[in-house]
Amino acid sequence: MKADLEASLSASCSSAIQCRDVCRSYGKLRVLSSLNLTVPQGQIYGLLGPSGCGKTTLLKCIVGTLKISRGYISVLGKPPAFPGHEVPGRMVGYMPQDIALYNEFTISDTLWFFGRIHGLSSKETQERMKFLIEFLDLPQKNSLVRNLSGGQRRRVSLGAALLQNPRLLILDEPTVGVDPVLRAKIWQHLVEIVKGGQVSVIITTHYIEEARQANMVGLMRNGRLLAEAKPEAIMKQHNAATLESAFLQLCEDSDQVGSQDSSQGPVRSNSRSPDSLKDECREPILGKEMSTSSDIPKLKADWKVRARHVIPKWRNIAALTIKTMVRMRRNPGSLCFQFLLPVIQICLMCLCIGGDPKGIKVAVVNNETSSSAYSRSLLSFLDNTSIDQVNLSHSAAFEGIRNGEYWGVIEFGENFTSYLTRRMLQPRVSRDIVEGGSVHVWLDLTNRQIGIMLQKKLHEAFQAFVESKMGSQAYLVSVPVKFEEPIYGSQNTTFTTFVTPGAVLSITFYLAVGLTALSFVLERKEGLLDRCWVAGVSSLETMLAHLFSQLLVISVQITLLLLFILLVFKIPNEGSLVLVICLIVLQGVTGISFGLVISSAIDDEQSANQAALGIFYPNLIISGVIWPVECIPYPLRYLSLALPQTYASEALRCIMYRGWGLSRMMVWRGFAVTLGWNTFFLMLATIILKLRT
Ligand SMILES: Nc1ncnc2c1ncn2[C@@H]1O[C@H](COP(=O)(O)OP(=O)(O)OP(=O)(O)O)[C@@H](O)[C@H]1O
Repeated sequence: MKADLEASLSASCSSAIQCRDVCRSYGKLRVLSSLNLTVPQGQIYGLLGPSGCGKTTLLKCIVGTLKISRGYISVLGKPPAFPGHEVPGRMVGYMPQDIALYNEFTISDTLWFFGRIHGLSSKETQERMKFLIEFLDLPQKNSLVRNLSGGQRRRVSLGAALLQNPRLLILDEPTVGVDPVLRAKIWQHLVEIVKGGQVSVIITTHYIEEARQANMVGLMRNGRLLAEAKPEAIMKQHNAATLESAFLQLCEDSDQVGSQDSSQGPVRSNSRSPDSLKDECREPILGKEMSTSSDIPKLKADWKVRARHVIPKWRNIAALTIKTMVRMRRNPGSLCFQFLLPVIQICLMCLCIGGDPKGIKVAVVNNETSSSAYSRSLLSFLDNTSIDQVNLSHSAAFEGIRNGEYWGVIEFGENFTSYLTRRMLQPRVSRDIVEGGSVHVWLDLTNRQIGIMLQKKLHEAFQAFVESKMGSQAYLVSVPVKFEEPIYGSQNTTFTTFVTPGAVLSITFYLAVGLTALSFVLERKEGLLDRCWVAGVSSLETMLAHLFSQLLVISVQITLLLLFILLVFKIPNEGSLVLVICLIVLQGVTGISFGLVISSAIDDEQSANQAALGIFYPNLIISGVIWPVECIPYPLRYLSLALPQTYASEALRCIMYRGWGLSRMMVWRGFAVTLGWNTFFLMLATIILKLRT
């Protein structure tokens, strides 16, 4: 066993890539089955096989974007993603099958981006760019990727893989959609670069004949390698004039073996029994089985470790942040939308929520005829902007309210003035006089806000009327409850004042969730995240770069939000503006980290949108943003208090309206809960990303 291992290790040093007993499944579908492959150092290896046989999956396992189920892979002497190893990183140039380029980038932006990640100097990048544009026959370097043809994009993608002169080139169908002249040129270039013996290439292609220029070919079928040798040797062995006919023969031979097997059991590797798979994958050199061996404790400890470098590289973070900035600049419409949407939302909220209803129609039945009647005087104190009085007869008024034309009926008896005067002046009056001296009101209370407003306006009108009639004696008929100056807030506080802090936090949170989740899911779907990962960017660096660039967007959003709520809508702020800004920024960061959780767990944008939308309403409703938490029934209230925005909204209200600082529990609790959720979401996203890589 130890001898096997040593032999294998020394072989792995002289070969660029070694795969031993590699198995990989997608769910129940076994794609790679006990696959063995060796790419010699300094040679071109053509990996051939029909569509769906597992070539791309194998390349992804080699670069480390996919984990193998069992077996062992060594790339340039170490497993991919081994700590300190530059695969993924500068040593490998990877051209994935998908185009995997940023559409908003120009050709030059693309090469600068990868140049920064690989740590190339400006001079090096410029020199390489000049060479690649000429060699790959690319259009002007300022051409946008989204305006290029499919073939041109593919060539830019190849250029990005060749940029840093890597020691290992992994090219997944680089010649698809490329004209024969350029195809020949690319092969010629590959032959040139391996000549020195330092660079190795593994290339997949559908054009089997072009692989004759490779030093070595591997013919793959159903997740296994049927043959691996020099192209001439394979043709000679099968007495074939072309590589293609040799491959066909190999397939036929494999089918015959398969049909013989099928008389005894299933043929396809996909449908093999667990036992036969165990046989196939027996004695993996450093796979799961070996990890139990006590012979090689040190190696086990080394090779099993898959952790990538933990300390983030500022170079990569800067490259990714610049990338986001360039993409934003190229998408001014989207940038304006990001900046203006929160402002539009908060403006609509301040304008439409919490104000007094206007122009509410109320039927007035006044049975007094005199122009000096108290009823007329009292009605004159009713707020005309809110209440639209319509004088009607008793029957017409009630018919109108029943038909939904009026929100209320106000009726005065014919002796209202005299009865009210007696009621005001005499200490003891009969029930009839009290009844006749009262304003009778019937309301349509299907709309609570309008009902409450009518009641309030009637009370205010009556108070004003009493003061006008009784002057300094008015206190005699006032309600014996006196509301003094409020300790916090003002007498004129509207519902808008209550809602605004929570709304600001919610808007910041949800925009950050949506933008983060969408951008990551799309980047993953287009293969951009994988490509950056292979170039040496870690998940942590990707997250930090997104956080920094998103913080810039959030800063502009918050500045605009605060300008509008404080200066335009005159929402009061008695406390520290610094605390207000800090809390809103932290909520934005919570949104970003929650967006990261969604994007790390979900692969397509539709599901990501559904997840973000799915939590929007429940969270808004039970976070106490639009209605006080105190109204929520108890078991649900505990859930409400645990949510990211409940205590944060309360803290923001305390800062803005009570002028409180961090020494108050209600304020620091909001910050603590927000920070707690930030940490939790970031850890969760990191764990999910690690598990899914
Ligand atoms: N993410 C995935 N989830 C489930 N199945 C997948 C996934 N990716 C690939 N497969 C399946 O794995 C098999 C091998 O796919 P792979 O892309 O490796 O083939 P390929 O040889 O590269 O094909 P082609 O030459 O057409 O690109 C296919 O049956 C494919 O449907």
